[in-house]
Amino acid sequence: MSTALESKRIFLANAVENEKEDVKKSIYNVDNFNLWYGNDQALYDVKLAIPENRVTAIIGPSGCGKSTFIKSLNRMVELVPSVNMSGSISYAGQDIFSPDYKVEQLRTDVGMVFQHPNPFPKSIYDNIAYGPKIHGIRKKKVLDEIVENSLKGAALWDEVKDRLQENAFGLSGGQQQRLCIARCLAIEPDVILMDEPTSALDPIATAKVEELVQSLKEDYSIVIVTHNMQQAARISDKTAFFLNGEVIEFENTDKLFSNPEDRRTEDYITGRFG
Ligand SMILES: Nc1ncnc2c1ncn2[C@@H]1O[C@H](COP(=O)(O)OP(=O)(O)OP(=O)(O)O)[C@@H](O)[C@H]1O
Repeated sequence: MSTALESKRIFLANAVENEKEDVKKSIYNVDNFNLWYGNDQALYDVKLAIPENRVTAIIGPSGCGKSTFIKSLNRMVELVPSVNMSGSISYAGQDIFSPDYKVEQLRTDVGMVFQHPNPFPKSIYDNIAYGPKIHGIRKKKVLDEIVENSLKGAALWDEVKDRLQENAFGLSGGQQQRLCIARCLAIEPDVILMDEPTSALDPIATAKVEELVQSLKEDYSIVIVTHNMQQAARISDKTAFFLNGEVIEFENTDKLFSNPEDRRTEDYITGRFG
């Protein structure tokens, strides 16, 4: 076989292998997903494969559908009565909108952290133990372990271990956000959705959450909506750029920020609009 033919064969074989890897490692597959609030369409033909154990960032200007998209991944968007959807979102190989799909399971597998920290008006300990208790865990020793491991997982244990019975509202904003992440970890999710989790935090608290996100991806798949492009570039592996409800580009983060394919992505990341 000629050298050129041989290289082409190897190239094609690698491409097939890479494609298989991509399919195998996607935790979510979103296909031709459309969403309307009443008559207003907010998402258009969204197609994305969200990789497992990676950080996927969703960026784009205000109103482009980032929050709508992330809330579709755990079906929270259905809480808005006027919502209609078409297309499919499969999670771990199952269509989450199929009539026999159990949304309760999705809520256990997929945790969510919001823009503003929202601890319960309870002690630090009870904030974490709440979810496991709802899932029927009663033994104090087991709950103690979950609380400790979750707080360690969220890099908060050392700061709060001597004040677990104090009210969570006494924590700083950044600590409260890490508490919310710990609360998420306590129900042992596979995926953590984060909707602008650092936008209400100062730079030091933001840096801690970013560091935490990086360490969590070893065990969790993370999808993070962010307005902050530097943040997306720092912490994510893949980035999706949304504009007017469409995915304009979905790429490895390095590539999207250094060599975007689409002119609109380039205009956005270089600050020409947004
Ligand atoms: N509950 C709702 N009812 C009606 N329309 C809504 C609702 N929530 C969002 N929308 C509309 O859907 C579109 C997308 O909004 P969405 O909040 O998803 O955008 P976003 O990119 O997250 O914006 P931002 O960055 O400002 O948070 C907007 O036009 C918005 O007005």
